[in-house]
This record gives sequence, structure tokens and C-alpha cells, in this order.
Amino acid sequence: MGSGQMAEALARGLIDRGVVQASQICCSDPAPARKELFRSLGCTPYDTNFEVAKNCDVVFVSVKPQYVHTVLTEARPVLKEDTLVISIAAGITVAQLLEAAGPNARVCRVMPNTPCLVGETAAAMCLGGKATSDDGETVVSLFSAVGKIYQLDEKLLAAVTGLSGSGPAYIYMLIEALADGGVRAGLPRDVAQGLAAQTVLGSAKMVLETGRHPGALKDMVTSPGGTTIAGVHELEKAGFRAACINAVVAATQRANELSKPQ
Ligand SMILES: NC(=O)C1=CN([C@@H]2O[C@H](COP(=O)(O)OP(=O)(O)OC[C@H]3O[C@@H](n4cnc5c(N)ncnc54)[C@H](O)[C@@H]3O)[C@@H](O)[C@H]2O)C=CC1
Ligand SMILES: O=C(O)[C@@H]1CCC=N1
Repeated sequence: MGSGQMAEALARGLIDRGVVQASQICCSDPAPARKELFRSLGCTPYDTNFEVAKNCDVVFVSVKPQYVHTVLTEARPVLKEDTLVISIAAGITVAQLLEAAGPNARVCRVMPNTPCLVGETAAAMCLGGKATSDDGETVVSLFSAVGKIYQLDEKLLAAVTGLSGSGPAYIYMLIEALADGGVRAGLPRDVAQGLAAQTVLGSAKMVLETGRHPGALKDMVTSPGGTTIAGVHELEKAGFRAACINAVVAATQRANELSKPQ
């Protein structure tokens, strides 16, 4: 229910990795262009959220937070005892999901991010209502196919939203800015962008695969009196770390605000 950017990234990721076939996915959206896009993927668009809920075992709620109550209220009459409702809406709590879907609903909150499109999402989840541990395994298996998922206390999901939910935007800004730096220093744009993105990818892999502290990995790059420390010094002068911390904190606060009545 809701076939926007995040729903598309998720659907494409799940289809491309063979987790589900496109023919197993149906969707709803008031925007004709979104329905057509999903039809072109091989999915079945319906005119109403009611029809989606009626025809699905697992219902993804992927509308903006302010519409979650409405779409779940539409779905509620046809939610079956074993229907699993997965909401990806930022800030919408389990209690709010159950208020709209009914106290016996099997609900799960997931905070994914768009890199699920390429099988590299960073996600977190929590279960609620009558959701079972089997439901939890269903969610873990769906999202593990398109990246990594952590099971956490619900109170931590706002911070997950501020860090990894919103995080791809921060990293794209970093890649764009690094590429601009490369262009400023004389590189062709395509080379600069390729080098910037590959540097982010390789550095992330170093953190994940070596398990070493990022500070130690930074020190490995930083020769005494060399080029890197000159660049690091500029980042420190500009408040790079504080800006990153503030970005996550601001986005977390916004996620908490979205939990309150709009
Ligand atoms: N974009 C992202 O990176 C992430 C988004 N989310 C969450 O996913 C949800 C969707 O976000 P986006 O995909 O970015 O937004 P979006 O605006 O691209 O998608 C929302 C879609 O819902 C449709 N819609 C509006 N009213 C509807 C209704 N009554 N019934 C069915 N569909 C309706 C809209 O036409 C639109 O296509 C939000 O709750 C957001 O917090 C979560 C993690 C990451
Ligand atoms: O910007 C937003 O509100 C959504 C939630 C996390 C990423 N995008």
C-alpha cells in the first residue's frame, strides 16, 4: 500500500534477487504513473488498499507517515488472522499501527533504506501486536535477501531512521562533494565520480570485513606529513564530524516528531 520510491526499491530488490516473483506482488497507489511503473515490473496494481490487503499474506505499508492511519483503516476489514503487516513509515509506532489495524493485527515495523535496490540495505525491525517469532523470521529472510537487518527495541528505531534510513542521502552528498573536489583538482567528472563512489564502497568494506575501528583504518591512510593529514585537517576545521553527528541527531528528532499527531 503506497508504491513510491521506497516501495519500488524494495520490490525491485526482492524481484531481482529471486526472493519473490513479480507476479506475487500487488500494489496500490493513487498516482497512475506509479501503478504503471509497478505494472511494467510485472506486478499487479489495484485501485484500492482494500484489494491489496485482501489479496496479500504480507502487506507493506509504504505511504508517508501521515497516511498510515488512513490506509490501515481501509485494509482493516480484510486483514486475516495470519496477515503480516510490515510498516516502513518513519516514526509510526507499533501502538499507532495497532490502533489503525486492530489490536489483534500481526505487525512489524521496519526501517530500511533505498540500497535494498542493489541488495545492500541497512535495516532494523521490531515486532508488535500478535506477530509471532515465525513472522519475525519471515521479515528477517525477506530483508536479509536485500541486505542486513537488525532486530532492536522499538525505542531505537528513531535513531536507526536518523542514521541508516536517511543515511544514503548523506553519503550521496559526500560522493558528490568528493567528485566536485576531484573536478576542481582537474579530473574529468566521470572519473572523479567513479573514484569517489568506489572509495566509499571500498572503505565501507574495510570497516565491515576487517572489523577494525574506523579510526585505526584512517590512521593506516595517514602518512606522517603526507597528503591525507592535510585533507583530514581541513575536514576537522570545517566541523565534518560534528556535522555528521548533528545530521543523525536532527533526523532522529524529526523521526520522533513524526510519531506525534500531525
Ligand atoms: N525513501 C526512503 O529512503 C525511505 C522511506 N521510508 C518510508 O517509506 C514511506 C514512503 O516514503 P517514500 O517512498 O520516500 O515516499 P513516496 O512519496 O515516494 O511514496 C509514497 C507513495 O504513496 C502514495 N500514496 C499516497 N496516498 C496513498 C494512499 N492513500 N494509498 C496508497 N498510496 C498512497 C503516493 O502516491 C506515493 O507514490 C514513508 O513512510 C517513509 O518514511 C523508510 C525508509 C527509507
Ligand atoms: O526522509 C524520510 O522521511 C524517509 C525516512 C527515512 C528516509 N527517508
